[in-house]
Amino acid sequence: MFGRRSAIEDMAGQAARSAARFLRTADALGDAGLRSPSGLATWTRGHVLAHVARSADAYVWLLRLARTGTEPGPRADAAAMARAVEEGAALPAAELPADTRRSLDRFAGEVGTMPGPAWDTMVTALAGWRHPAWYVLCRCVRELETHHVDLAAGYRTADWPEAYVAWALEETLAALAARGFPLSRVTAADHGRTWEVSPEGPAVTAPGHVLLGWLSGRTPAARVIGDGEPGILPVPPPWPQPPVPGWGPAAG
Ligand SMILES: O=C(O)/C=C/C(=O)CC(=O)C(=O)O
Repeated sequence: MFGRRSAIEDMAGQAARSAARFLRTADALGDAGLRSPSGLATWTRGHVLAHVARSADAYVWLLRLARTGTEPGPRADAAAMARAVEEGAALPAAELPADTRRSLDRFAGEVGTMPGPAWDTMVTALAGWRHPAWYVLCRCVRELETHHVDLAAGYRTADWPEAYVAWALEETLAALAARGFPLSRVTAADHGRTWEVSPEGPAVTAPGHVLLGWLSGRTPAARVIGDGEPGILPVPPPWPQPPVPGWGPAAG
């Protein structure tokens, strides 16, 4: 997908802009805002910020590994990440957005120092699937855009950049087609796109951001128009799925 330098630079630019938007919202939350519920069950907005910060740390770890060929210290596993998110969420309001900014700045710094060939080095996501280092940029944009909506602080799926919706929807529908998710046809008229997903199931239509919001568990199915019985749509699987065809699972 992103073999060439200009495409990598474009995605790095998208990540930088997503980070700036996210931090602008985070900075405005204040203590009460950070302790308030997010759009994710059981998480406050503070948890969302801490999760984004620790995810950025994980991306830095992956890029350093790709750049140097050596693991830059111990890797946080899922349990350590969960503990770190709880600790981060408890930080005072004066510290938590600053902590998130430091992690995203470290990520931007790491992106800026990656030599061209290192972007093609294969790394492994904590979830166990492999991808070239450049795909960390896509994961970072997705993480920021999705969790920005999860802050439930005014940023909506309609605010997602068109370029993000275009590639994330494409990738999501390819993964759903590969697992036989029962949607016959998906139309995002605002993107001028239709996808044939499966031999069976309803055809659905909605703006691209509504479709992506529904498939990623952020938008109610009621906002998607199906051609079958009203209100009956299949339930999307956990999101995101690894990219298809992707680069396969980690060896061993
Ligand atoms: O792959 C890792 O080491 C960790 C990634 C994250 O924690 C962030 C995500 O949830 C993601 O990028 O999917």
